[in-house]
Amino acid sequence: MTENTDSYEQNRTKFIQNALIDGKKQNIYIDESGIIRSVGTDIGKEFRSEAECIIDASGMVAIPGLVNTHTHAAMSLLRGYADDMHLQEWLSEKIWPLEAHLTGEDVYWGTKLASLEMIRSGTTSFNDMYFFMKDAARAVDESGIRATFCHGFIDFDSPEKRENEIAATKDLVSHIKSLQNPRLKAAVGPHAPYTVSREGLEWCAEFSETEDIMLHIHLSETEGEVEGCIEKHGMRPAAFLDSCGCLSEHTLAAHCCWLDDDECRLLGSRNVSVSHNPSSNMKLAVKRALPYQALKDAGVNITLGTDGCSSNNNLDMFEEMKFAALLQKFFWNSDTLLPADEAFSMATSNGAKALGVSTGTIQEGLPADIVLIDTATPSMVPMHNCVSNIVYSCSGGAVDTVICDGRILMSDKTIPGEAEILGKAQEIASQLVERANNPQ
Ligand SMILES: C[C@H]1O[C@@H](n2cnc3c(N)ncnc32)[C@H](O)[C@@H]1O
Ligand SMILES: [Zn+2]
Repeated sequence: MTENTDSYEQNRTKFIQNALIDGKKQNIYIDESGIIRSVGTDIGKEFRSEAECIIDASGMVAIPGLVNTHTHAAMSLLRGYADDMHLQEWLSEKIWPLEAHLTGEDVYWGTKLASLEMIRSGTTSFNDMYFFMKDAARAVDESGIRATFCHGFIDFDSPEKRENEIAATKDLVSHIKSLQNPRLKAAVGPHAPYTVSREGLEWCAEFSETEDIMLHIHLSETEGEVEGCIEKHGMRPAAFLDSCGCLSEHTLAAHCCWLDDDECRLLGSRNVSVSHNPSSNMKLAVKRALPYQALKDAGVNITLGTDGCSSNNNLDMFEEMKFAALLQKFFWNSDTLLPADEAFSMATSNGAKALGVSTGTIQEGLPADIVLIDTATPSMVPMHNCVSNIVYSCSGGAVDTVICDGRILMSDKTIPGEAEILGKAQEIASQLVERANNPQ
């Protein structure tokens, strides 16, 4: 319950009282610049009387905002458009032909819808790869959450396409940097080793290095991709990427289902972060799960992502934590693999580290990205183990309040402007499919 109705604004000091953190009732004081100034059981009167807004979190658990490290946000418009297909046919026969008709306005509204869904389910940061990304950035800025944007770089060995992709990437990166908004970051996004030429990959690696930005790529999602890479380049995909300079501490590799042990060690030695996308991998039946134990043994930072809405089909990171823990146990036939606390770290601190954002924990001096989960809901009762309930039993629907960068984005499960976004996204999605079916 929030006492002050004007609390959606930033620049108002906030006092969150009686939130459950690590099993104890604690208070959090957020200053006017959105930074957590104090957190603990004993902070009280002086901060409470100073605060312009009091948030009563009695009966709520406070967790850091969740971090989705791999998605294509505007694909929310394609939710349910093409299901139950083989991956390559799904991409080349349904998704890419529809995407050829996308406009900046589509991406804007698709990203508004995705941001809304992420806020509702407790995500405050995401890593996005798509097209018309200036429009995506505008949508995210308005939504109040954080994101890293890259243009999906696809040149298919064509020098002309490569020049276009280089120009689009440079344009996006300079645009995002010029906004100087700490919530919005730029990245370079070579789509995958099978859609980008060696020259394109080398350019992306160098650009990520000189601009000091993340390199976001799909890696070894399918077995066919690995075979194709060996045939074309005489190397497995990770070795090929390494030979192009694409593996470094800037790199975030999504999927990584078909890595062998040597590739896991290579990623570890290059300080690469990976994004596990269990829902998408199961839905598209990629036939192998991310080699979690081998990556962990190699010291790789393992994070969690939903992938796009047309292979998931939602953006709920609570579901994703559960699927990660279940898929690993099932596929590798190990009931102790990926316990709940590790799934929770993947979705919070590990994700924040990969995206280079200083959130992911509720800690003094860090930006306030805080999610309050209502415990007065059946799936949170009883509370033998809070992290277990968060990972295995509740879902994004239990989220009551979301704060990002010190600003309240959802309170009492209410997000201002939600109805307009839902209506407009439905309209825009229908028009997109109509255009694709009846090209001029
Ligand atoms: C950025 C590009 O990535 C595509 N895309 C979306 N999901 C996947 C996936 N699971 N594997 C490969 N590419 C994907 C988008 O459809 C877009 O074309
Ligand atoms: Zn993807």
